[in-house]
Amino acid sequence: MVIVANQLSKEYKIGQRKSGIVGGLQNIIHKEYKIVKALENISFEIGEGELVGYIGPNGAGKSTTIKILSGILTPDSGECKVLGKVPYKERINYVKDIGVVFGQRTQLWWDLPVIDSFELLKDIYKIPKGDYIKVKKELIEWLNLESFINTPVRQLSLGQKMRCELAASLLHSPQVLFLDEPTIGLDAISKLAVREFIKKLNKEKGVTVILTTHDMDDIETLCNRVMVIGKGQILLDGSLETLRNTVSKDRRMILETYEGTNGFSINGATLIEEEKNRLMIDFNPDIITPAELINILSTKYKIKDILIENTPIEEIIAKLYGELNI
Ligand SMILES: Nc1ncnc2c1ncn2[C@@H]1O[C@H](COP(=O)(O)OP(=O)(O)OP(=O)(O)O)[C@@H](O)[C@H]1O
Repeated sequence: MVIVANQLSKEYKIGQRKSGIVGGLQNIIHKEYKIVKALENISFEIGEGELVGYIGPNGAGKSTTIKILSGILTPDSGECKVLGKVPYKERINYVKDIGVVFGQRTQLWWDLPVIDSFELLKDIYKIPKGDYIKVKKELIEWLNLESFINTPVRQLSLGQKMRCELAASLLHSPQVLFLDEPTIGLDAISKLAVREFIKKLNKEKGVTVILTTHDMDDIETLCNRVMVIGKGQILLDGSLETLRNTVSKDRRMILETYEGTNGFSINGATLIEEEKNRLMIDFNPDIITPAELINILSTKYKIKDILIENTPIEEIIAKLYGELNI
């Protein structure tokens, strides 16, 4: 196993401030604290070459996990090993093995041209010259950085900056990559470019990736495995299919008709939305097959078009968070 987390726990102690003059004095004399349990005994294992999505609502503990795995934070209890090393105990040695990207922070020098940041990282990571030239060329190509490689980072768009962040985190050819919300705030085209790159990196270089995100399209396009965290605990760990089936086996049919409709009652099928000539229907294939449903509907309506799809992943996740009460 490349990553092993065993019973990791982490609490934060937050100072509570009272307002007003009396409160201000009380703050000095007797400060009160609130304890936030960010992680409670979480355990998981990730094998070589896996691309795992790590999802959960705001404040669930995702970033705290990534910070522990990347050696930035030390857990209060439990242990983890990445590539056989304990991240927070062997930090200097360890950073050479991993790449980290935090979507809302930068590892690039803001005022310098991108290429200068790369050169500095080459020295920091002590990358041999030959390796650096080869890897840099490949990353510039894969991420299409050529046209702005000499531009200062502060002048880049969010999408261009994220592509540079990804390159910067991989110049030393790490075998494990931690991505904390790499598509946050990006436009649709940049998101696609970032996703394509992550996919290629994982497939062609075998890099093991953990990806936290709130964008379910990231998960759907990239991850075979998803871990769901809520209130500091891992609540589900499996394929996207398992996750779908946990919530509901329903599939969705969009039906367009030539003339108006007025509802229906069919066992195993539920009308979700009805507009003039368009019906959105969820159905359980264990109760009624798509062919049976189409058969019944075609006796009721003059059908123009039919589309059958999975329930959108956003809806599945929203339902899942609701059911898990997180
Ligand atoms: N430095 C800190 N000091 C105090 N509390 C913190 C700190 N960092 C995180 N927390 C708290 O710990 C809990 C878990 O936070 P964490 O950032 O790990 O969640 P997350 O799943 O990454 O959330 P998000 O999706 O909003 O980024 C939250 O309640 C958060 O407020």
